[in-house]
Amino acid sequence: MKNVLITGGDGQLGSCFKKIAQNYKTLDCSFKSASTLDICDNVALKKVFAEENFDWVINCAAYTNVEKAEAEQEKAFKINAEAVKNLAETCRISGAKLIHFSTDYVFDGQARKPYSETNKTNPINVYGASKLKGEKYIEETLTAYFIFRTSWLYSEFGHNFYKTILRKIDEKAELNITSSQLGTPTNANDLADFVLRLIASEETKYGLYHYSNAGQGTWYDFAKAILEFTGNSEEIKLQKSDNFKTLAARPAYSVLDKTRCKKNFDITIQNWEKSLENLINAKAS
Ligand SMILES: NC(=O)C1=CN([C@@H]2O[C@H](COP(=O)(O)OP(=O)(O)OC[C@H]3O[C@@H](n4cnc5c(N)ncnc54)[C@H](OP(=O)(O)O)[C@@H]3O)[C@@H](O)[C@H]2O)C=CC1
Ligand SMILES: Cc1cn([C@H]2C[C@H](O)[C@@H](COP(=O)(O)OP(=O)(O)O[C@H]3O[C@@H](C)C(=O)[C@@H](O)[C@H]3O)O2)c(=O)[nH]c1=O
Repeated sequence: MKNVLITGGDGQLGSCFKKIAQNYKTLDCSFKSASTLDICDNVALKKVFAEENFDWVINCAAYTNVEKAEAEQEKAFKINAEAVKNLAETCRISGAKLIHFSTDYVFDGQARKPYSETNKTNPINVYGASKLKGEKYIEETLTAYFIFRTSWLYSEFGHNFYKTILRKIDEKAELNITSSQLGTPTNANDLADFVLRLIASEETKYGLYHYSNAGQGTWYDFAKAILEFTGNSEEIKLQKSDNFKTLAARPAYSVLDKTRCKKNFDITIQNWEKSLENLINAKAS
């Protein structure tokens, strides 16, 4: 049995881990929410590690509001960088291996081919900058870690673009969706399953990796696919909007190159549209 601590357990990705961990009988997962373990509270962190020996820590705790981060820079860096540094340090002292998630928003979006792990980072918003700093702290502190940069996570849990569109469909609202960002929607359930499989197989090819679903699309394409797979294309009006106003700048291009992940872990990655269709069909059945 391996002991696994999962922080941010009530968030979107944490909830996917909670659902999928039931399929992994060799993993004993202990879920902590923001209220049961604040990762900024070093005393609380030390207490949890003193009570139990963890083989792995999966950090799903994060500040993820891209818009609000522009005004709450200090808070974003506290959670996404300084707390991550302390968490990494606590892992180092206790001998636990750390799994952490970062984002496609560490890039500036000027590329025109998928970003690999060795491409230059240059975040253009506060959230991306805070996540990049968190990555750096882990790399400086630990050798036994995995950082997975992922993109455009969605699922049946928490707040995400997919659920926003479902809500707007319910309200029969007109959709005006930007087509000025190209990236890859990623089913958070696929990511959680991939990570638990790695842990269960005692994977040791540590380091920084890119993981998203396969293929690419714009947010407009994502919304269009949601309408199609839920059977709402006729009823709901969808328009491309190239000047959707946001507070935070977002990379115009942020497709991730998954070659390193596929080679090192011998996995096939599902196409984003297929994975979306599966999620919608599973919900309907
Ligand atoms: N969502 C996305 O599209 C993407 C996410 N990522 C990364 O994936 C990871 C998971 O994201 P996701 O699940 O979608 O995000 P969520 O915002 O859904 O979940 C984050 C969780 O962390 C909790 N949290 C916030 N502050 C603290 C704290 N100080 N201590 C403990 N818990 C805290 C939040 O609680 P509360 O809600 O109460 O604040 C929330 O439950 C993050 O690292 C994120 O940066 C990467 C790329 C894309
Ligand atoms: C709701 C809505 C959004 N948009 C635009 C705004 C934005 O450019 C894009 C996506 O909007 P959202 O605010 O849902 O997504 P955003 O907060 O940009 O999502 C990001 O979250 C962080 C946590 C990540 O790490 C990223 O990978 C990415 O998933 O769609 C529209 O054009 N129309 C709409 O009705």
